[in-house]
Amino acid sequence: MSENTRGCSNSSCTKESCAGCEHSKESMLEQLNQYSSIKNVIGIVSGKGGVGKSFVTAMLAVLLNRKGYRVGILDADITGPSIPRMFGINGKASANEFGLLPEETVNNIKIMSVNLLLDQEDSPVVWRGPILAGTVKQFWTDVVWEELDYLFIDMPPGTGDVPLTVFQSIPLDGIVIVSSPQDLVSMIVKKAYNMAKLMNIPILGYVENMSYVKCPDCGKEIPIFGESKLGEIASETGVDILGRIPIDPVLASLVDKGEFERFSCDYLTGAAEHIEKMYEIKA
Ligand SMILES: Nc1ncnc2c1ncn2[C@@H]1O[C@H](COP(=O)(O)OP(=O)(O)OP(=O)(O)O)[C@@H](O)[C@H]1O
Repeated sequence: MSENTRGCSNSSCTKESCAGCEHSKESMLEQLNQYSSIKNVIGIVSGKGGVGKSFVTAMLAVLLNRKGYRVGILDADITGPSIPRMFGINGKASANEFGLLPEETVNNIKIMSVNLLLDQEDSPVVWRGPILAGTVKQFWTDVVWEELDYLFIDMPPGTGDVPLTVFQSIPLDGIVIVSSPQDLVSMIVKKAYNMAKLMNIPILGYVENMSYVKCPDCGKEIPIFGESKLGEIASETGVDILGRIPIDPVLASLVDKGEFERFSCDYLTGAAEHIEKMYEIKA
């Protein structure tokens, strides 16, 4: 296959596939909007949908915002966007001559999501893969984020075409992999791990969501999805576990009310500190 047909712009590249190729990583990166400057870009990834990726994205964004950093969330989960709802945002994004303007939460976290562009938030996004990926790219190239210390990207679930394009188009400083304790998910965690390795993207750590439920009467922790396998995967892959989150009805209700910023738990305090240290190293 010639370089041109597979879209690699590096003339010295002879590789058959763009996956994991350093040449392609450089050549396929999109330019950030010229009125934006972002110090750290962190992707929140899961091998499959429904494990709480958006939940973890929102929690980390709020924790870093509380530490005084300028934070944004790019909702790249185009077909299942839930970020605006969690923060009670249901207005429409506006635009000016410099690009699309993100909406802001009560505490000034900037948010861009396809739901801010749809006429109705319950309209389905029935788009083909390249359009989905193109929309995510536009959230990077056309949104006026201005100055951010952290941009968290709620990645599309899975390891298919859309997440692959996002990995190749946006210069991620690191990813956090979210999982839940089921066996099936553990196998899928490794898919996410292997994809990040293939793409040479640093893995900051794992977060396990829905780890247990706390009995409201006796406080006992009940592992309703079974015992976690994440410890084994963590030592096998040499990646840290950054935190574990139980199923918490208080958090679920804050999500439903669009008041997620008001949570007061400390399940991911250690994870936020880890990410903050990364920032100190880069600053
Ligand atoms: N630890 C938790 N406690 C209570 N509710 C939770 C928890 N984690 C997730 N939820 C709820 O479960 C639902 C699914 O979570 P979320 O949208 O974050 O999953 P997701 O992995 O982003 O899904 P998808 O990839 O399909 O978009 C949401 O309503 C969320 O509020």
